[in-house]
Amino acid sequence: MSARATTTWISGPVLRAASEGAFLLREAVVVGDDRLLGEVIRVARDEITVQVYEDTSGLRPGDPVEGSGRLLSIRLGPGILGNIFDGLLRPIGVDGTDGDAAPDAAPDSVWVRPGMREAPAGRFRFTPTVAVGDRVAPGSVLGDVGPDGAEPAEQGLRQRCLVPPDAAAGHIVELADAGSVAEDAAVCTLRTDDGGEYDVALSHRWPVRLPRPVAKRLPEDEPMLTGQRILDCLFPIARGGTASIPGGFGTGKTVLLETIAKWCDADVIVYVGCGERGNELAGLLAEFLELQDPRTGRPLLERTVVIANTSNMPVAAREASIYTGITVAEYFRDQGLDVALMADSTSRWAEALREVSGRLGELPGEGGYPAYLSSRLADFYERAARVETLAGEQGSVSVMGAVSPPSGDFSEPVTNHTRRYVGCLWALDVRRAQARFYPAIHPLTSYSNSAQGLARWWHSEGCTRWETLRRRFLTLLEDEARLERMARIIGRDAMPPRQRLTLLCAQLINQAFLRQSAFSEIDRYATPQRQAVMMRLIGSFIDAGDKLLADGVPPERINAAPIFRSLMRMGEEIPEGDWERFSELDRELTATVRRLREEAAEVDV
Ligand SMILES: Nc1ncnc2c1ncn2[C@@H]1O[C@H](COP(=O)(O)OP(=O)(O)OP(=O)(O)O)[C@@H](O)[C@H]1O
Repeated sequence: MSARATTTWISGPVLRAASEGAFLLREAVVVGDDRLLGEVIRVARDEITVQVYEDTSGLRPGDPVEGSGRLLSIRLGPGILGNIFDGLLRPIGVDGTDGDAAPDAAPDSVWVRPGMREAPAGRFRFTPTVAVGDRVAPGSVLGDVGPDGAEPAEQGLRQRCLVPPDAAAGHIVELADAGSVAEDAAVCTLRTDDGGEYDVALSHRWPVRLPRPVAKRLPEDEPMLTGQRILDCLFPIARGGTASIPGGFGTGKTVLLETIAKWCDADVIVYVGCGERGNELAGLLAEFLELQDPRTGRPLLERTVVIANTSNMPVAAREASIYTGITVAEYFRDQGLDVALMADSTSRWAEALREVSGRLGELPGEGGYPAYLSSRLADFYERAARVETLAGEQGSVSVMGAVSPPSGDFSEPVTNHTRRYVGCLWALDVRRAQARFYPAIHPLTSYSNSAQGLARWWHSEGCTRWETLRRRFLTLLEDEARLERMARIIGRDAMPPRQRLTLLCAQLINQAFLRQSAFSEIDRYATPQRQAVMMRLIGSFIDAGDKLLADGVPPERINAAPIFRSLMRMGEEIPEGDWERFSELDRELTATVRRLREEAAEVDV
């Protein structure tokens, strides 16, 4: 029988209750007549403290609390993909219809109803890839799963049915034939070595705060391509890597995360909207409904899971949402897929942590956040990895989290602690954003620890100078910052030609390569081939500049040549796949260099 308790004290999303029976720490409970969902966050001898994931208005002392006997967990199954949930994976309709909205409904608001439960089980087509008598282990693949009734050509992403990772190994004694099954109905019965039997369905439950097991972690030597040049070429993230995007108000965190969600080369996108404004999220959903996946031509939402906890939703569910998000991501990873998780914004998540901690009367640490802020951030980011799954396949979860430091102060606790656990820092700069230079990632305050490990991948793609050019670009940008300071004092014209050439090259790198509007039809996304061609052309320009300078050509003559303008505009003007126009630019550059050298030689004579 499940344990019971009686509410004695309520403060916002937190309540205390006198317990009759043993509750587990982190056990899921239901509270009051509306059966609001909660989680036990503290256990004493005869009292429990519960964090409630819904609006607690109307609860009163004396209301019953009922234990479930299991840790707070979510149901993971094929029905998750293409849907929108709250922080505990309860479906939410984009128009308040409790998850049943027509797919083309105008998403102008997001709602959660009290006492809401998980999504009803859908039907899917199951095709077994094992046979009766086979021995299977935890995490083994039992079969493929696709939409019910769809032709194979229309099936979109292939999902898998897995033996739950926490189940026992055994032999298959019964197996469903290929066909339509309900998500929660048994498709397979297993007999374990001790003679017990259990059923496996397309879906299974998993506790949100517990990382799912893997066979082993793999090195991060494959890039997760974002289509954004400043990221892929200067500050790349590996599959299974982590990145933090700190940025002051309005510097472009949301637009950057959404752009990555739309164009990155992951199989599944998990987008956690954490405490953002409701209409911002509604706008994102509307866009996802319309957008086509560039790789498959199918709706982008079909391979996306949105977990939405807008600023008007209960604060405690926001605290759980990032763990729910990463558990969903791990579930798809375990099917051998590459998953990208975006969390916007982890600062709003940390605020939820602070609010609950305050209600508990815990001693506040730095910035009023609880002392365990750092370890909670570590718990989250540590779950990103490229792995060999229990079934022996490869999958990954890459995590990108926005941070909104108050007043853009990067020394505040959330930004500071996050920095310790991430491999990439994509720091957004207020001044760049004010100049409408997007993405406003500052090349001197950002970094990536994965760049070295990814050079081999770029070599294998034919971009053998990737590492050299990357370093060259970064050095020029560093020199630019120093020279700009000097130029402000003595004026640009008074600077020696070498320094003026450095400023010219840095201008080209910034404007032609790093600047990339998320709203440009042609340039919002760049394939690695297009990035590599552009990188090489700019590299050739820099080399040519050095030679011309040695021949006495002043930087202003190079600047005035039409090729400079053409290079500056190539991102906006040359679309994907038009390699001939890039080759033309290359030829034009060679011709320009020849002409300028000849002119310089004539002047010398
Ligand atoms: N990559 C980009 N390309 C073009 N425009 C951009 C880009 N990034 C941001 N912008 C512009 O900047 C505006 C603000 O961006 P965004 O809403 O992403 O900022 P934010 O940092 O998430 O803001 P907040 O602090 O309010 O959450 C956008 O509406 C857009 O006009």
